[in-house]
Amino acid sequence: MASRNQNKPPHNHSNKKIGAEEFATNRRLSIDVEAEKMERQGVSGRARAPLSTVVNNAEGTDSNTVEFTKEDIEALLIEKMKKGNPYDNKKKMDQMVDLIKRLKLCVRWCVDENDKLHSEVESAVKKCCDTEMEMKNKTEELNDTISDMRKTISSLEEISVKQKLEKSVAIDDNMKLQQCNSSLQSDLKSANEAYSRLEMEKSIIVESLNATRDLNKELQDRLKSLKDSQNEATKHKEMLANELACLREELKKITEDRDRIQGQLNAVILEREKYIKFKYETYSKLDKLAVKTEALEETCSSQKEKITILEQKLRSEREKLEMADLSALETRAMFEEQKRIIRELRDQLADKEFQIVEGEKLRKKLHNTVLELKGNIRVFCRVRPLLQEDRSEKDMVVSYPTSMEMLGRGIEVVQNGQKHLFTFDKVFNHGASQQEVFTEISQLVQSALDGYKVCIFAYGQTGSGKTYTMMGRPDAPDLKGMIPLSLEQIFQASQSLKDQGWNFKMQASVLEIYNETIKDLLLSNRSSGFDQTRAENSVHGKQYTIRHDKNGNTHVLDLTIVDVCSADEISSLLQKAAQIRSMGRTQMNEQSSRSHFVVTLRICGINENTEQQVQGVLNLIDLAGSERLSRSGATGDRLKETQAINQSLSSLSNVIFALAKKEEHVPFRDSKLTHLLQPCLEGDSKTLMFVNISPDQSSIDESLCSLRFAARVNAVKLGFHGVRPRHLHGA
Ligand SMILES: Nc1ncnc2c1ncn2[C@@H]1O[C@H](COP(=O)(O)OP(=O)(O)OP(=O)(O)O)[C@@H](O)[C@H]1O
Repeated sequence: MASRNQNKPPHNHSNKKIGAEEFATNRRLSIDVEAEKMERQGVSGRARAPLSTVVNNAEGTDSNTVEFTKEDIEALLIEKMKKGNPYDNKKKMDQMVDLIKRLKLCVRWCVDENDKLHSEVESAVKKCCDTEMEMKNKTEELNDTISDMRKTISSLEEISVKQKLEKSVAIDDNMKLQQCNSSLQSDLKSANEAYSRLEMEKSIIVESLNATRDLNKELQDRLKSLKDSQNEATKHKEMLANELACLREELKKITEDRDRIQGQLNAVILEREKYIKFKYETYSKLDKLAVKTEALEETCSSQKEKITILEQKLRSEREKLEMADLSALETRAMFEEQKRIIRELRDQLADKEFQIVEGEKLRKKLHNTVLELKGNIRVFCRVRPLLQEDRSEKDMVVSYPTSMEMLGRGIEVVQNGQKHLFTFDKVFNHGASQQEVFTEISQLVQSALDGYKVCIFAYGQTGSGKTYTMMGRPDAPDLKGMIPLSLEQIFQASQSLKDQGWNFKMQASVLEIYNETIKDLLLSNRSSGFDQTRAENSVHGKQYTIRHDKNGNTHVLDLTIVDVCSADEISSLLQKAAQIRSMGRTQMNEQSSRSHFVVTLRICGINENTEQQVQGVLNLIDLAGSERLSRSGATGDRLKETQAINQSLSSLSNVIFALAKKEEHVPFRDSKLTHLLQPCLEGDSKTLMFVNISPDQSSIDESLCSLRFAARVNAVKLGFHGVRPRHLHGA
């Protein structure tokens, strides 16, 4: 509507400028019309004088008072000269002058009237323009107001719609707003009507404008008040919502409190019931207690006396405590003194430890000297006791001289009534225990830890006790032989040397030489098991090559070498190896060993403190039994075995005697055994040979053979030329 009104072309009346002449004509006409009206009504507005009179009077009076009508002017213009004497010029002249005067007057009046009309017209035009401008301004103002109102209404409509959707509480207000909106629209309509009426009539427009303004103002006020009331309502609603939330919270708390109180009340009721029950019980107890109380009161009085005594004691104890505090101070002083002494002792201990290290070095040196003095090949003879099957033999053919020089070193064998006396580094009679034997070799074993090559082997006839001496009885742990005992000692000693900064790495290998063939007895540690080991060794007939490097270390190529960290580890390895070892049955010994059994332990030691390094080797060998072919009764494979064994043993003796004679060529390579033991038999080593003897009559020939061989070996001094142990650094 607003836009339609705004676009509406301005009313013709408002913008139409009336011309001055048209206005004057209209004005005069309107005057004439009014005059005619008045004449018809018989009302004379102004006294009209005859024109002649008017003219006459006009000469001496104010011409402004003279008024002319249309008829007057027309009459004046058509007035003719009065007929009279044509020669009376004077009269004519007077008539003429009079006419001219009247004409002049008329003209003057007309001019004045014209001016008046002009000024009136101008002022009317000006007034009209002003009114028109004012109207225009007011109309624009009204248009703006209407458009504002319309905008306000549309925004109100939007707000109303929003509020309608969002706030159910404001629905009533929205309804009112909508009603208001519709009333506003009707008002607007009426305003529009008024506006159109204003266009029709200016006076009505002004009134309508005022009325519309008032209405507008009123509407704005109402709108404002509506907005305010709406805001207030919103605030009030929010306030109410907050209050509601608070009230809900309070209600929740109150409900919780009520529940809690209810719970407490229930608990109290239960408690009360219990209490009542308890009360009755207590009453009965109370009666009992009353009796007890009397007794206790009596006790109490006696206790009070005791307390008095105890208090006296406490006082005396306190005095003692004070004394003790004093003595504690003294003790502290003593403690400080003791600490100082401990520090001094620690320093001394460090000195002593240093001395121990030095002493250990000296011990090794002296120990080596002692062993060297004893000879680098030493021979111990061990006689086994008579066995069950030997009991038929009448007497033992072995005896031991008891003279001072021979005690523990001599052995006497009687053959055909003839006595044969032998002396060795040590002779163990048939009653000697494993431990006694080991005590004698333990120093030699220790040399391996000191960095020497040590070789201990048992030589003797089949069934003379070699395996017993070297391995012991597998079924009796307290009868361990030299091999397990030596290995245990090595591990124990290496552990105790840790305090001095030594760390040892041990590697073990176990092999057997059977029919001049090396067999790896730890192959099961690499392959899947025992059977496979035997199978691999025998079926494939694997050939192991023996090599000696320039440092005198022996390497059997491709032989299994196992890192060992404890005696338990190596004993389990030994058990496995012993099971795999080739066993043969001969007439001489049911469990005869038909192979040389070689256990090698490589020892590598490093001292963190002194940076010393040692590399020792311990070879422990259970040789196959020597036997005469005629006595063994072996045939076929067994005969071949016996020949091979005897061959290797005789090679061993040949090597030892060649070394003794310092021959240029030493036949180490004649057998696998001598080839393997080459570094241990040459200068840089310590060798111990057990010669095992059977004490029975039937073995006398073999025993004598063994003893003779051992005696010759004992006479040999291998490489005793001050050979030093293999200390890689230091020492
Ligand atoms: N010092 C000893 N004390 C008790 N019994 C012993 C002693 N020495 C050997 N024996 C017993 O004598 C028997 C034969 O010993 P052993 O098997 O050690 O002989 P061997 O020399 O190793 O024989 P082979 O060369 O045929 O293997 C075994 O029953 C063993 O227990």
